Amino acid sequence: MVQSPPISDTFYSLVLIRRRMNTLTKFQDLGISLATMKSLKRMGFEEATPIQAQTIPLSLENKDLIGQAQTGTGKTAAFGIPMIDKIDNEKDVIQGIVIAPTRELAIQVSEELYKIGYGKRAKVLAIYGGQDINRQIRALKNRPHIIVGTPGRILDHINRKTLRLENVHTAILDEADEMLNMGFIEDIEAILAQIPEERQTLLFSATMPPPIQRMAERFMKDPQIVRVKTKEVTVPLIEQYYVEVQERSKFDILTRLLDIQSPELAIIFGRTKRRVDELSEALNLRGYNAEGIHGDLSQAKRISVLRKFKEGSIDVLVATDVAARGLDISGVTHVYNFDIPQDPESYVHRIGRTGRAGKTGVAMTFITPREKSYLQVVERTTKRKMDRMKPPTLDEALEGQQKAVIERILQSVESNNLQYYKQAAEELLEQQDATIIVQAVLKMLTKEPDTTPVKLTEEKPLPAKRDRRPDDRNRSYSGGQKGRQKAPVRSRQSSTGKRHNNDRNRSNSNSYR
Ligand SMILES: Nc1ncnc2c1ncn2[C@@H]1O[C@H](COP(=O)(O)OP(=O)(O)OP(=O)(O)O)[C@@H](O)[C@H]1O
Ligand SMILES: [Mg+2]
Repeated sequence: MVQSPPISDTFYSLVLIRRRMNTLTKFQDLGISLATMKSLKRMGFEEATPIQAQTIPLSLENKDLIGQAQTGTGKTAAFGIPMIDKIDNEKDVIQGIVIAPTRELAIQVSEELYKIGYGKRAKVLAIYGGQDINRQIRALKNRPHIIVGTPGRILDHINRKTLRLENVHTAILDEADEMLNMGFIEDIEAILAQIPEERQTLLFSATMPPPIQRMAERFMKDPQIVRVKTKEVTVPLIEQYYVEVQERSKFDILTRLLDIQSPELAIIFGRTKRRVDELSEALNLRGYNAEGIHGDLSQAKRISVLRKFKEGSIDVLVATDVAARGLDISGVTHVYNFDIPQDPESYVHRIGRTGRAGKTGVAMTFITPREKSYLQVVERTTKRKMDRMKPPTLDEALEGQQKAVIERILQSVESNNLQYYKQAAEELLEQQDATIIVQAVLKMLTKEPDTTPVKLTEEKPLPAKRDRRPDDRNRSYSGGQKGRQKAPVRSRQSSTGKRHNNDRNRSNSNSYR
């Protein structure tokens, strides 16, 4: 290879931008059928994202593929479009299967595939644990073309002989590394053994730690590796900060940050299920509208929590890594890593819940003094430094809340439909000085920092990280330490508190100004 002369970073980014602009790819240039084009148009997809542009033509040629691209860049459609396009809808047999690590992801992927398959009238069915199996058996009798499922439930159906995969030509492993982490490798092997060998196998993720390569060797034929070359593993539109905190002050700092940053929708990651339960309960106690999601909740509960979050009737979702993998919820503005994740891949996936499909986002990571080595590991992986943010003070939190209230008042002034309140306002102004009245209104509307005591069991810091170098110099990031810590099993659902009225539930209402 010819050694190219060193070029400056700015020049390099310019080249990248130009290249990206030149490669804006229209879907019709990728060899997709008119029927599928119709669906894409209906979905509002105009141009293919880079991972779609690069993998769809290969996939249409039936090549086995490993696709890696940043979070939120459209990997689902990258595998979904060609799979759907190859469906023969005259044949009422299962022709494509997607295996995903969690129920929520299976549902989400099946919904996206359903939309892509609209033009072709492809029938898509999600099958996952926790849902009544008889209902699924009846749905399977309806002869879907594509199945999206979690490994355990797919195997269950295979063993019951309610699912036959002998006509499948495309098998997709979404979030394969997570399925490895969760110990699904044997299940996946057993499922793939039921699918004809001439099949096409595709594997997609935002991160590709080394064990994935081994998995690929085992299940795939001469796979083409498509990595969307970007300077960074994480999406540049996500601002990344870290805050140094003591374990015991984490919760107060979190609530201050929430008050200052007023996220529209936020996801807070905790390390264990117990942590998620305690955090969501504590947040509700302090007047935030939060709910938790993790693997011990019933499937119906998990789906209802996610639905509420998507609709905005709760604005803080507290989650474990697994529960949030791959989830595509538009409008998540902030991600808080209450506990730093154990491996750098998790960090990438966690913060990737924001900054999706070209939007911006903010990621905040709490680091306790003994976990500082993890910060470096993450930064080395993402090839990006996080900015340090000082823990905000109570006064700053109050100021943040006041600003938010002033913003709301100004919006209300602009909305210009205040006629009904005019007389009362004039009467009030006769009785009192205008400044005092505004002060009172501000005080009533401002959610003053709440110090209601809460109970949070302290997490032990992660074991000091050995300074591991990437074992493969060509890799764009280092392999993470695998094997997730098993969380203590406890299933307690958090209460569904609405955001409390500002003046109630406050223990220190007189301690300011
Ligand atoms: N070509 C496109 N044009 C516009 N929007 C798109 C396009 N492709 C995908 N999207 C939208 O972008 C969002 C993110 O897509 P998707 O969930 O597939 O990301 P992902 O790469 O799988 O992310 P993750 O690594 O987190 O799983 C979705 O809402 C999807 O509908
Ligand atoms: Mg995905």
